[in-house]
Amino acid sequence: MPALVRSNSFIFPDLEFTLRRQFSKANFRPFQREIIQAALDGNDIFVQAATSFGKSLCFQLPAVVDQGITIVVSPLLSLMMNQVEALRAADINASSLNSNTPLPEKDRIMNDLRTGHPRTRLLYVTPELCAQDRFRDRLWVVHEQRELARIVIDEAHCISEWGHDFRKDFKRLAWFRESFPDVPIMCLTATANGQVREDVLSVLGLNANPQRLKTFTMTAHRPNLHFEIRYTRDEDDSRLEDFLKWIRSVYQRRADDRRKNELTALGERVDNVPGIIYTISRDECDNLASQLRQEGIGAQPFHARLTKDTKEQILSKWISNEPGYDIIVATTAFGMGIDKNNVRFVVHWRLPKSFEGYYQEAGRAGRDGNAAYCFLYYSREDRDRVSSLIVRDRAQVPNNNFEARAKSLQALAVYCESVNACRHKLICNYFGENNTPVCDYACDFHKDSADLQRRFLKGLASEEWISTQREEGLYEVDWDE
Ligand SMILES: Nc1ncnc2c1ncn2[C@@H]1O[C@H](COP(=O)(O)OP(=O)(O)OP(=O)(O)O)[C@@H](O)[C@H]1O
Repeated sequence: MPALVRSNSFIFPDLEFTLRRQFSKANFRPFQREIIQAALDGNDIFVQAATSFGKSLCFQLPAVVDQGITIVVSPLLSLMMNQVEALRAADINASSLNSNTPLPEKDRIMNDLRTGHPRTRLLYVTPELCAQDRFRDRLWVVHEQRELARIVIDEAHCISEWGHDFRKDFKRLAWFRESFPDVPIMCLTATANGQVREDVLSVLGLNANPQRLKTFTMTAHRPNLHFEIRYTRDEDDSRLEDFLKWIRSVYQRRADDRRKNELTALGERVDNVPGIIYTISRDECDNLASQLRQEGIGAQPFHARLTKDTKEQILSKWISNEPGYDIIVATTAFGMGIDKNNVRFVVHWRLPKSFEGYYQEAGRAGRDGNAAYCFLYYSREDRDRVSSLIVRDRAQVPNNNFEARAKSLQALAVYCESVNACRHKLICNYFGENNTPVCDYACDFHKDSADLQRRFLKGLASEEWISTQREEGLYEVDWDE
Protein backbone atom coordinates (compact mmCIF):
# COMPACT_ATOMS: atom_id res chain seq x y z
CA MET A 1 0.00 0.00 0.00
CA PRO A 2 1.47 3.40 -0.91
CA ALA A 3 2.30 5.82 1.91
CA LEU A 4 -0.76 7.88 2.68
CA VAL A 5 0.81 11.28 2.92
CA ARG A 6 -1.38 14.22 3.62
CA SER A 7 -0.30 17.80 3.94
CA ASN A 8 -2.33 20.87 4.67
CA SER A 9 0.66 23.15 4.86
CA PHE A 10 1.04 26.33 2.88
CA ILE A 11 3.37 25.98 -0.03
CA PHE A 12 6.91 26.32 1.37
CA PRO A 13 6.15 28.03 4.69
CA ASP A 14 9.13 30.04 5.89
CA LEU A 15 9.92 28.09 9.01
CA GLU A 16 12.81 30.31 10.14
CA PHE A 17 10.60 33.36 9.88
CA THR A 18 7.84 31.73 11.96
CA LEU A 19 10.43 30.58 14.49
CA ARG A 20 11.65 34.12 14.97
CA ARG A 21 8.37 35.96 14.70
CA GLN A 22 6.01 33.72 16.68
CA PHE A 23 8.34 31.82 18.94
CA SER A 24 11.04 34.47 19.45
CA LYS A 25 13.86 31.96 18.92
CA ALA A 26 16.89 32.80 16.80
CA ASN A 27 17.72 29.32 15.44
CA PHE A 28 16.46 25.78 15.39
CA ARG A 29 18.20 23.36 17.66
CA PRO A 30 19.69 20.26 15.99
CA PHE A 31 16.97 18.02 14.48
CA GLN A 32 14.07 20.36 15.26
CA ARG A 33 13.87 21.55 11.68
CA GLU A 34 13.99 18.00 10.27
CA ILE A 35 11.24 16.84 12.62
CA ILE A 36 9.06 19.84 11.79
CA GLN A 37 9.56 19.35 8.06
CA ALA A 38 8.72 15.64 8.31
CA ALA A 39 5.54 16.56 10.20
CA LEU A 40 4.56 19.17 7.62
CA ASP A 41 5.09 16.55 4.89
CA GLY A 42 2.23 14.62 6.49
CA ASN A 43 4.16 11.79 8.14
CA ASP A 44 3.48 10.10 11.43
CA ILE A 45 6.29 11.01 13.77
CA PHE A 46 7.87 9.41 16.81
CA VAL A 47 10.25 11.68 18.72
CA GLN A 48 12.35 10.48 21.59
CA ALA A 49 14.65 13.16 22.95
CA ALA A 50 16.19 14.09 26.26
CA THR A 51 14.43 16.42 28.68
CA SER A 52 14.80 20.08 27.64
CA PHE A 53 15.57 19.17 24.00
CA GLY A 54 12.73 21.39 22.83
CA LYS A 55 10.13 18.82 21.82
CA SER A 56 7.14 21.14 22.16
CA LEU A 57 8.29 23.36 19.32
CA CYS A 58 8.25 20.30 17.03
CA PHE A 59 4.44 20.25 17.10
CA GLN A 60 3.70 23.87 18.00
CA LEU A 61 5.39 25.33 14.96
CA PRO A 62 3.66 22.99 12.45
CA ALA A 63 0.37 23.80 14.19
CA VAL A 64 0.95 27.48 13.50
CA VAL A 65 1.83 27.12 9.81
CA ASP A 66 -0.55 24.26 8.95
CA GLN A 67 -4.18 24.72 8.14
CA GLY A 68 -6.63 23.34 10.72
CA ILE A 69 -6.47 22.45 14.38
CA THR A 70 -3.88 20.36 16.21
CA ILE A 71 -5.11 18.27 19.13
CA VAL A 72 -2.47 17.75 21.81
CA VAL A 73 -3.11 14.94 24.27
CA SER A 74 -1.24 15.42 27.52
CA PRO A 75 -1.45 13.58 30.84
CA LEU A 76 -0.73 16.56 33.03
CA LEU A 77 -2.89 19.56 33.72
CA SER A 78 0.05 21.69 34.87
CA LEU A 79 1.92 20.97 31.68
CA MET A 80 -1.09 21.97 29.57
CA MET A 81 -1.65 25.19 31.48
CA ASN A 82 1.97 26.29 31.14
CA GLN A 83 2.09 25.62 27.43
CA VAL A 84 -1.23 27.29 26.72
CA GLU A 85 -0.17 30.34 28.69
CA ALA A 86 3.14 30.61 26.82
CA LEU A 87 1.43 30.17 23.43
CA ARG A 88 -1.18 32.80 24.20
CA ALA A 89 1.58 35.19 25.27
CA ALA A 90 3.05 34.64 21.79
CA ASP A 91 -0.33 35.52 20.27
CA ILE A 92 -1.15 31.97 19.21
CA ASN A 93 -4.72 30.78 19.56
CA ALA A 94 -4.36 27.91 22.05
CA SER A 95 -6.74 26.46 24.63
CA SER A 96 -7.06 23.53 26.94
CA LEU A 97 -10.05 21.41 27.71
CA ASN A 98 -10.02 19.35 30.89
CA SER A 99 -11.84 18.81 34.17
CA ASN A 100 -10.63 22.21 35.46
CA THR A 101 -11.85 24.23 32.49
CA PRO A 102 -14.64 26.63 33.56
CA LEU A 103 -18.00 25.95 31.93
CA PRO A 104 -18.20 29.12 29.77
CA GLU A 105 -14.72 28.38 28.38
CA LYS A 106 -15.73 24.75 27.72
CA ASP A 107 -18.80 25.96 25.81
CA ARG A 108 -16.73 28.43 23.85
CA ILE A 109 -14.29 25.70 22.74
CA MET A 110 -17.04 23.19 21.94
CA ASN A 111 -18.85 25.81 19.85
CA ASP A 112 -15.63 26.63 18.06
CA LEU A 113 -15.21 22.94 17.16
CA ARG A 114 -18.85 22.67 16.09
CA THR A 115 -18.29 25.18 13.30
CA GLY A 116 -16.03 22.61 11.62
CA HIS A 117 -13.57 25.43 10.94
CA PRO A 118 -12.16 26.14 14.41
CA ARG A 119 -10.15 29.26 15.06
CA THR A 120 -8.17 27.42 17.74
CA ARG A 121 -4.76 26.33 16.41
CA LEU A 122 -3.76 24.09 19.32
CA LEU A 123 -6.18 22.39 21.67
CA TYR A 124 -4.68 20.61 24.69
CA VAL A 125 -6.84 17.80 26.05
CA THR A 126 -6.63 14.90 28.49
CA PRO A 127 -6.84 11.29 27.27
CA GLU A 128 -10.03 10.91 29.32
CA LEU A 129 -11.70 13.64 27.29
CA CYS A 130 -10.76 11.92 24.04
CA ALA A 131 -12.91 8.98 25.09
CA GLN A 132 -16.05 11.10 25.51
CA ASP A 133 -18.70 10.87 22.79
CA ARG A 134 -19.46 14.59 22.81
CA PHE A 135 -15.87 15.51 22.11
CA ARG A 136 -15.47 12.76 19.54
CA ASP A 137 -18.59 13.98 17.69
CA ARG A 138 -17.06 17.45 17.47
CA LEU A 139 -13.86 16.03 16.01
CA TRP A 140 -15.86 14.19 13.35
CA VAL A 141 -17.34 17.51 12.28
CA VAL A 142 -13.90 19.13 12.12
CA HIS A 143 -12.48 16.17 10.20
CA GLU A 144 -15.28 16.28 7.64
CA GLN A 145 -14.24 19.82 6.86
CA ARG A 146 -10.60 18.63 6.45
CA GLU A 147 -9.59 20.85 9.34
CA LEU A 148 -8.13 18.21 11.67
CA ALA A 149 -4.45 18.89 11.05
CA ARG A 150 -2.67 16.58 13.42
CA ILE A 151 -2.95 14.56 16.65
CA VAL A 152 -0.06 14.97 19.08
CA ILE A 153 0.51 12.62 21.99
CA ASP A 154 2.88 14.10 24.53
CA GLU A 155 4.50 11.86 27.16
CA ALA A 156 3.65 8.99 24.84
CA HIS A 157 5.33 6.40 27.08
CA CYS A 158 2.12 6.52 29.16
CA ILE A 159 0.54 4.36 26.42
CA SER A 160 2.74 1.38 27.18
CA GLU A 161 2.17 -1.13 29.91
CA TRP A 162 5.94 -1.55 29.83
CA GLY A 163 6.44 2.10 30.68
CA HIS A 164 6.84 3.36 34.22
CA ASP A 165 3.85 5.64 33.95
CA PHE A 166 1.20 3.57 32.19
CA ARG A 167 -2.27 5.18 32.06
CA LYS A 168 -5.22 3.09 30.97
CA ASP A 169 -6.89 5.96 29.11
CA PHE A 170 -3.86 6.39 26.86
CA LYS A 171 -4.55 2.98 25.32
CA ARG A 172 -7.89 4.23 24.10
CA LEU A 173 -6.11 6.79 21.92
CA ALA A 174 -5.96 3.99 19.32
CA TRP A 175 -9.35 5.43 18.36
CA PHE A 176 -7.68 8.30 16.47
CA ARG A 177 -6.05 6.17 13.77
CA GLU A 178 -9.09 3.88 13.52
CA SER A 179 -11.41 6.85 13.02
CA PHE A 180 -9.24 9.27 11.04
CA PRO A 181 -6.75 7.15 9.11
CA ASP A 182 -5.58 10.13 7.04
CA VAL A 183 -4.72 12.40 10.00
CA PRO A 184 -1.05 12.29 10.99
CA ILE A 185 -0.09 11.41 14.55
CA MET A 186 3.00 12.67 16.38
CA CYS A 187 4.22 11.01 19.59
CA LEU A 188 6.81 12.50 21.90
CA THR A 189 8.62 11.17 24.93
CA ALA A 190 11.83 11.67 26.85
CA THR A 191 11.93 8.23 28.37
CA ALA A 192 11.24 5.10 26.37
CA ASN A 193 13.27 1.97 25.87
CA GLY A 194 12.92 -0.23 22.75
CA GLN A 195 10.09 -2.28 24.19
CA VAL A 196 8.08 0.80 25.19
CA ARG A 197 8.64 2.36 21.77
CA GLU A 198 7.38 -0.72 19.92
CA ASP A 199 4.38 -0.91 22.21
CA VAL A 200 3.44 2.75 21.64
CA LEU A 201 3.65 2.37 17.86
CA SER A 202 1.65 -0.82 17.87
CA VAL A 203 -1.12 0.41 20.20
CA LEU A 204 -1.61 3.53 18.09
CA GLY A 205 -1.51 1.55 14.85
CA LEU A 206 1.47 3.54 13.53
CA ASN A 207 3.62 0.56 12.61
CA ALA A 208 0.93 -0.73 10.23
CA ASN A 209 2.24 1.71 7.66
CA PRO A 210 6.00 2.03 8.16
CA GLN A 211 6.60 4.14 5.00
CA ARG A 212 4.60 6.87 6.59
CA LEU A 213 6.37 6.77 9.93
CA LYS A 214 9.47 8.85 10.66
CA THR A 215 11.24 8.00 13.90
CA PHE A 216 13.68 10.40 15.56
CA THR A 217 15.49 8.87 18.50
CA MET A 218 18.05 11.16 20.04
CA THR A 219 20.42 10.39 22.83
CA ALA A 220 19.18 10.63 26.41
CA HIS A 221 22.57 12.11 27.31
CA ARG A 222 22.60 15.44 29.15
CA PRO A 223 26.31 16.33 29.34
CA ASN A 224 25.80 19.44 31.47
CA LEU A 225 24.28 17.47 34.35
CA HIS A 226 26.61 16.19 37.06
CA PHE A 227 25.33 12.90 38.52
CA GLU A 228 26.25 11.64 41.93
CA ILE A 229 24.96 9.09 44.45
CA ARG A 230 25.35 9.82 48.15
CA TYR A 231 25.13 6.75 50.35
CA THR A 232 23.33 6.74 53.66
CA ARG A 233 21.56 4.45 56.13
CA ASP A 234 18.89 4.74 58.81
CA GLU A 235 21.33 4.30 61.68
CA ASP A 236 23.51 7.17 60.64
CA ASP A 237 21.21 9.38 58.60
CA SER A 238 23.17 12.51 57.83
CA ARG A 239 21.23 13.76 54.80
CA LEU A 240 20.26 17.11 56.28
CA GLU A 241 23.73 17.84 57.61
CA ASP A 242 25.30 16.78 54.33
CA PHE A 243 22.94 18.87 52.23
CA LEU A 244 23.42 21.95 54.41
CA LYS A 245 27.18 21.58 54.16
CA TRP A 246 26.95 21.34 50.37
CA ILE A 247 24.55 24.23 49.80
CA ARG A 248 26.50 26.48 52.18
CA SER A 249 29.70 25.72 50.32
CA VAL A 250 27.93 26.80 47.11
CA TYR A 251 26.77 30.05 48.73
CA GLN A 252 30.25 30.64 50.10
CA ARG A 253 31.83 30.34 46.66
CA ARG A 254 29.30 32.82 45.33
CA ALA A 255 30.04 35.18 48.23
CA ASP A 256 33.68 35.40 47.25
CA ASP A 257 34.45 39.06 46.44
CA ARG A 258 35.00 38.72 42.72
CA ARG A 259 32.06 36.40 42.14
CA LYS A 260 29.82 38.54 44.33
CA ASN A 261 30.58 41.61 42.23
CA GLU A 262 29.74 39.68 39.08
CA LEU A 263 26.46 38.50 40.61
CA THR A 264 25.57 41.99 41.81
CA ALA A 265 26.15 43.29 38.30
CA LEU A 266 23.73 40.65 37.03
CA GLY A 267 21.20 41.58 39.71
CA GLU A 268 21.52 38.16 41.38
CA ARG A 269 21.57 37.33 45.08
CA VAL A 270 24.35 35.15 46.50
CA ASP A 271 21.80 32.64 47.78
CA ASN A 272 19.68 32.55 44.67
CA VAL A 273 20.68 29.06 43.63
CA PRO A 274 17.37 27.65 42.40
CA GLY A 275 16.86 23.99 43.12
CA ILE A 276 14.36 21.20 43.68
CA ILE A 277 14.50 18.57 46.41
CA TYR A 278 12.25 15.61 45.70
CA THR A 279 10.90 13.72 48.70
CA ILE A 280 8.43 10.86 48.67
CA SER A 281 5.91 11.71 51.37
CA ARG A 282 3.96 14.92 51.97
CA ASP A 283 4.88 14.95 55.65
CA GLU A 284 8.57 14.73 54.91
CA CYS A 285 8.15 17.46 52.34
CA ASP A 286 6.63 19.86 54.93
CA ASN A 287 9.13 18.93 57.63
CA LEU A 288 12.18 19.27 55.46
CA ALA A 289 11.13 22.64 54.05
CA SER A 290 10.59 23.91 57.56
CA GLN A 291 13.94 22.52 58.82
CA LEU A 292 15.72 24.24 55.95
CA ARG A 293 13.97 27.53 56.67
CA GLN A 294 15.08 27.26 60.30
CA GLU A 295 18.61 27.04 58.96
CA GLY A 296 18.09 30.26 57.02
CA ILE A 297 17.61 28.60 53.61
CA GLY A 298 14.76 29.85 51.42
CA ALA A 299 12.83 26.59 51.01
CA GLN A 300 9.11 26.03 50.39
CA PRO A 301 7.04 22.83 50.26
CA PHE A 302 5.01 21.81 47.21
CA HIS A 303 2.59 18.88 47.25
CA ALA A 304 -0.96 17.90 46.42
CA ARG A 305 -2.38 18.76 49.87
CA LEU A 306 -1.66 22.48 49.47
CA THR A 307 -4.39 24.70 48.08
CA LYS A 308 -4.33 25.70 44.43
CA ASP A 309 -3.63 29.34 45.37
CA THR A 310 -0.73 28.45 47.65
CA LYS A 311 0.81 26.25 44.99
CA GLU A 312 0.47 28.92 42.33
CA GLN A 313 1.98 31.54 44.61
CA ILE A 314 4.96 29.36 45.56
CA LEU A 315 5.57 28.43 41.96
CA SER A 316 5.44 31.95 40.59
CA LYS A 317 7.76 33.31 43.31
CA TRP A 318 10.22 30.48 42.72
CA ILE A 319 10.14 31.09 38.98
CA SER A 320 10.81 34.80 39.47
CA ASN A 321 13.73 34.08 41.87
CA GLU A 322 12.22 35.86 44.87
CA PRO A 323 14.08 35.76 48.21
CA GLY A 324 12.79 32.95 50.46
CA TYR A 325 11.74 30.91 47.40
CA ASP A 326 15.04 29.47 46.21
CA ILE A 327 14.38 25.81 46.83
CA ILE A 328 11.21 23.85 46.24
CA VAL A 329 10.85 20.76 48.39
CA ALA A 330 8.38 18.65 46.46
CA THR A 331 6.72 15.33 46.04
CA THR A 332 6.64 13.89 42.54
CA ALA A 333 3.44 15.93 41.95
CA PHE A 334 5.84 18.72 41.01
CA GLY A 335 8.01 19.19 38.02
CA MET A 336 6.69 17.99 34.70
CA GLY A 337 5.83 20.95 32.60
CA ILE A 338 7.83 23.37 34.74
CA ASP A 339 9.93 25.31 32.31
CA LYS A 340 12.35 27.16 34.59
CA ASN A 341 15.66 27.15 32.86
CA ASN A 342 18.09 28.14 35.63
CA VAL A 343 17.50 25.24 38.04
CA ARG A 344 21.02 24.59 39.34
CA PHE A 345 20.38 21.40 41.27
CA VAL A 346 17.92 18.58 41.74
CA VAL A 347 18.30 16.46 44.85
CA HIS A 348 16.47 13.19 45.41
CA TRP A 349 16.08 12.91 49.17
CA ARG A 350 14.99 9.30 48.78
CA LEU A 351 15.09 6.73 46.04
CA PRO A 352 12.41 7.51 43.41
CA LYS A 353 10.03 4.77 42.31
CA SER A 354 11.41 4.28 38.80
CA PHE A 355 14.49 4.86 36.69
CA GLU A 356 12.48 6.87 34.17
CA GLY A 357 10.95 9.03 36.90
CA TYR A 358 14.39 9.69 38.36
CA TYR A 359 15.86 10.77 35.05
CA GLN A 360 12.90 12.90 34.12
CA GLU A 361 12.99 14.69 37.48
CA ALA A 362 16.77 15.14 37.42
CA GLY A 363 16.27 16.51 33.91
CA ARG A 364 14.50 19.58 35.35
CA ALA A 365 18.01 20.85 36.14
CA GLY A 366 20.19 22.80 33.76
CA ARG A 367 17.67 23.44 30.99
CA ASP A 368 19.70 26.51 30.04
CA GLY A 369 22.57 24.18 29.09
CA ASN A 370 24.81 25.39 31.94
CA ALA A 371 26.26 23.00 34.49
CA ALA A 372 23.85 21.70 37.10
CA TYR A 373 24.10 19.20 39.88
CA CYS A 374 21.92 16.11 40.43
CA PHE A 375 22.42 13.95 43.44
CA LEU A 376 20.47 11.20 45.05
CA TYR A 377 20.61 10.00 48.64
CA TYR A 378 20.48 6.23 48.44
CA SER A 379 19.95 3.79 51.29
CA ARG A 380 19.05 0.12 51.10
CA GLU A 381 16.32 0.73 53.66
CA ASP A 382 14.69 3.20 51.25
CA ARG A 383 15.02 0.70 48.43
CA ASP A 384 12.92 -1.73 50.46
CA ARG A 385 10.46 0.97 51.50
CA VAL A 386 9.87 2.07 47.92
CA SER A 387 9.48 -1.57 46.95
CA SER A 388 6.75 -1.88 49.56
CA LEU A 389 5.00 1.14 48.02
CA ILE A 390 4.99 -0.53 44.63
CA VAL A 391 3.53 -3.70 46.14
CA ARG A 392 0.91 -1.57 47.92
CA ASP A 393 0.02 0.15 44.61
CA ARG A 394 -0.47 -3.25 42.99
CA ALA A 395 -3.01 -4.17 45.62
CA GLN A 396 -4.82 -0.83 45.26
CA VAL A 397 -4.79 -0.34 41.50
CA PRO A 398 -5.48 -3.44 39.41
CA ASN A 399 -3.45 -3.84 36.17
CA ASN A 400 -0.93 -1.25 37.23
CA ASN A 401 1.90 -2.94 35.31
CA PHE A 402 3.55 -4.16 38.47
CA GLU A 403 6.19 -6.16 36.62
CA ALA A 404 7.50 -3.16 34.65
CA ARG A 405 7.50 -0.97 37.75
CA ALA A 406 9.37 -3.53 39.81
CA LYS A 407 11.96 -3.97 37.05
CA SER A 408 12.50 -0.25 36.72
CA LEU A 409 12.98 0.20 40.47
CA GLN A 410 15.41 -2.69 40.53
CA ALA A 411 17.41 -1.16 37.66
CA LEU A 412 17.55 2.12 39.57
CA ALA A 413 18.85 0.39 42.71
CA VAL A 414 21.52 -1.39 40.63
CA TYR A 415 22.49 1.98 39.11
CA CYS A 416 22.84 3.46 42.58
CA GLU A 417 25.00 0.60 43.76
CA SER A 418 27.24 0.71 40.67
CA VAL A 419 30.62 2.12 41.47
CA ASN A 420 32.65 0.97 38.46
CA ALA A 421 31.17 2.88 35.57
CA CYS A 422 30.29 6.33 34.36
CA ARG A 423 26.77 7.41 35.44
CA HIS A 424 26.06 8.93 32.02
CA LYS A 425 26.98 5.64 30.37
CA LEU A 426 24.77 3.65 32.75
CA ILE A 427 21.84 5.98 32.05
CA CYS A 428 22.26 5.83 28.28
CA ASN A 429 22.57 2.03 28.44
CA TYR A 430 19.34 1.83 30.41
CA PHE A 431 17.57 3.68 27.62
CA GLY A 432 18.97 1.22 25.08
CA GLU A 433 21.95 3.21 23.77
CA ASN A 434 25.18 1.30 23.26
CA ASN A 435 27.52 4.21 22.72
CA THR A 436 29.68 5.64 25.47
CA PRO A 437 28.78 9.29 25.99
CA VAL A 438 31.49 11.81 26.72
CA CYS A 439 31.62 12.65 30.42
CA ASP A 440 33.77 15.61 31.34
CA TYR A 441 34.20 14.77 35.04
CA ALA A 442 30.41 15.11 35.27
CA CYS A 443 29.75 12.11 37.50
CA ASP A 444 30.99 10.71 40.78
CA PHE A 445 32.84 7.86 39.03
CA HIS A 446 34.81 10.15 36.76
CA LYS A 447 35.37 12.78 39.40
CA ASP A 448 36.90 10.45 41.98
CA SER A 449 36.29 6.73 41.60
CA ALA A 450 38.33 5.83 44.69
CA ASP A 451 36.22 8.14 46.81
CA LEU A 452 33.05 6.66 45.30
CA GLN A 453 34.18 3.13 46.26
CA ARG A 454 35.05 4.27 49.76
CA ARG A 455 31.73 6.03 50.29
CA PHE A 456 29.86 3.00 48.97
CA LEU A 457 31.63 0.59 51.32
CA LYS A 458 31.25 2.85 54.32
CA GLY A 459 27.86 4.40 53.73
CA LEU A 460 25.34 1.58 53.36
CA ALA A 461 23.75 -0.86 55.79
CA SER A 462 24.68 -4.49 55.06
CA GLU A 463 22.27 -6.71 53.13
CA GLU A 464 22.22 -9.14 56.11
CA TRP A 465 21.00 -6.40 58.40
CA ILE A 466 18.42 -5.25 55.88
CA SER A 467 17.04 -8.74 55.40
CA THR A 468 16.52 -9.33 59.12
CA GLN A 469 14.77 -5.99 59.49
CA ARG A 470 12.69 -6.67 56.40
CA GLU A 471 11.47 -9.94 57.89
CA GLU A 472 10.18 -8.00 60.85
CA GLY A 473 8.18 -5.83 58.46
CA LEU A 474 10.13 -2.69 59.31
CA TYR A 475 10.22 -1.33 55.78
CA GLU A 476 6.55 -1.67 55.02
CA VAL A 477 5.47 1.94 54.73
CA ASP A 478 2.24 3.59 53.75
CA TRP A 479 3.40 7.08 52.87
CA ASP A 480 0.95 9.67 51.71
CA GLU A 481 2.60 10.73 48.45
N1 LIG B 1 15.23 26.48 18.96
C1 LIG B 1 15.24 26.88 20.21
N2 LIG B 1 16.00 27.91 20.61
C2 LIG B 1 16.03 28.33 21.88
N3 LIG B 1 15.29 27.78 22.87
C3 LIG B 1 14.50 26.74 22.55
C4 LIG B 1 14.42 26.23 21.21
N4 LIG B 1 13.54 25.21 21.21
C5 LIG B 1 13.08 25.08 22.46
N5 LIG B 1 13.66 25.99 23.27
C6 LIG B 1 13.44 26.17 24.73
O1 LIG B 1 13.93 25.01 25.39
C7 LIG B 1 13.18 24.77 26.57
C8 LIG B 1 12.75 23.31 26.61
O2 LIG B 1 11.78 23.07 25.63
P1 LIG B 1 10.59 22.06 25.87
O3 LIG B 1 9.82 22.45 27.09
O4 LIG B 1 9.87 21.89 24.61
O5 LIG B 1 11.44 20.77 26.21
P2 LIG B 1 11.06 19.28 26.14
O6 LIG B 1 11.91 18.63 25.11
O7 LIG B 1 9.58 19.10 26.06
O8 LIG B 1 11.61 18.80 27.53
P3 LIG B 1 10.88 18.12 28.77
O9 LIG B 1 10.67 16.69 28.41
O10 LIG B 1 11.92 18.33 29.81
O11 LIG B 1 9.64 18.92 29.03
C9 LIG B 1 12.01 25.77 26.54
O12 LIG B 1 12.36 26.85 27.38
C10 LIG B 1 11.97 26.22 25.10
O13 LIG B 1 11.45 27.54 24.99
